[in-house]
Amino acid sequence: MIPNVLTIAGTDPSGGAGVQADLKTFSAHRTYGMSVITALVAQTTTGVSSVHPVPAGFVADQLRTLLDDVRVDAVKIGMLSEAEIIRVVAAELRRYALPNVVLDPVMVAKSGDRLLAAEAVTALREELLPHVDLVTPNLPEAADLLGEPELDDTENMPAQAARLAELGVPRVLLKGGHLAARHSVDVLYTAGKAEFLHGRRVDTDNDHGTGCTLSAAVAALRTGTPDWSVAVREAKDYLTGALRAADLLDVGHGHGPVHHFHRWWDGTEDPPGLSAGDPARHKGAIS
Ligand SMILES: Nc1ncnc2c1ncn2[C@@H]1O[C@H](COP(=O)(O)OP(=O)(O)OP(=O)(O)O)[C@@H](O)[C@H]1O
Ligand SMILES: Cc1ncc(COP(=O)(O)O)c(N)n1
Repeated sequence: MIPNVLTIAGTDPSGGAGVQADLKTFSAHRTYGMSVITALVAQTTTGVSSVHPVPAGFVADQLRTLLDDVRVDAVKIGMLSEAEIIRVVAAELRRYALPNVVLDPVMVAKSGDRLLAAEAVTALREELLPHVDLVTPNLPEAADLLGEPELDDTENMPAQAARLAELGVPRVLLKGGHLAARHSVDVLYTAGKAEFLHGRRVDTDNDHGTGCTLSAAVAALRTGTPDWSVAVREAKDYLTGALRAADLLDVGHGHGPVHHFHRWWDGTEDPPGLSAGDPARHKGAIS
């Protein structure tokens, strides 16, 4: 049976982050993707111009309408925008006892624009975090959740991940993408044990939505394995591949998207009439 995976997140018209990135990622992993939208965001590769949060009652409506009908095998939660939306999502998660819930605690976009009201961080920490299976903060988000200074080295990441777990979440993937290092190092912390995940750093400006893509991939992959660590490692490999192929895309003038379908479009499963080496597949194919 094909797994059904749900994202609860905000939008990105440029398709690199948020709901759009999540749905591409679910499809790239052969799962059936579904979405509940929490905020409409006017943004592109160069930044966010405005945010239009969906009324919390309507987020609840979307969730109940969907969940009364469809079986959900895994959930990825991204941008929640406001405390009231956080409360509604936490309540529905519990009401429907949703399995395999991954929370990317989106707070600030790479462009520096806020995607979560500052006063909503407490609601995220106290009302949602204890009800998810895995949380995937970057270093600034981890610091905000704990109310401590942001780390600037990898050495202290395991201890910080352990402090996050003490907030009531069983697994923490602390992402080190914001460190200026040759390797991109993350830490997965589960049940008192921390493992470092090392990925080669990819030199590209197309890094919009890396966190969205990683958390969506973990949710999708988790439907195929009982082992969270396997799902996380495979998701990171997928993301590194998507970053490595990202420069094939020509989207916008700022931080462009990663290549969610790198394994398909560069592999053997080409659509009829297009060969793997045909540059028309990637740029100017229509003109
Ligand atoms: N240039 C890069 N090369 C390889 N891996 C990267 C690079 N940048 C980020 N990563 C990886 O991408 C994942 C997301 O990390 P990051 O710390 O950027 O999260 P994030 O800030 O939540 O992402 P975003 O907010 O852009 O969605 C992590 O696994 C990180 O190690
Ligand atoms: C709807 C939405 N969710 C998440 C992000 C974070 O991604 P990034 O930090 O790469 O801007 C975003 N920009 N938009």
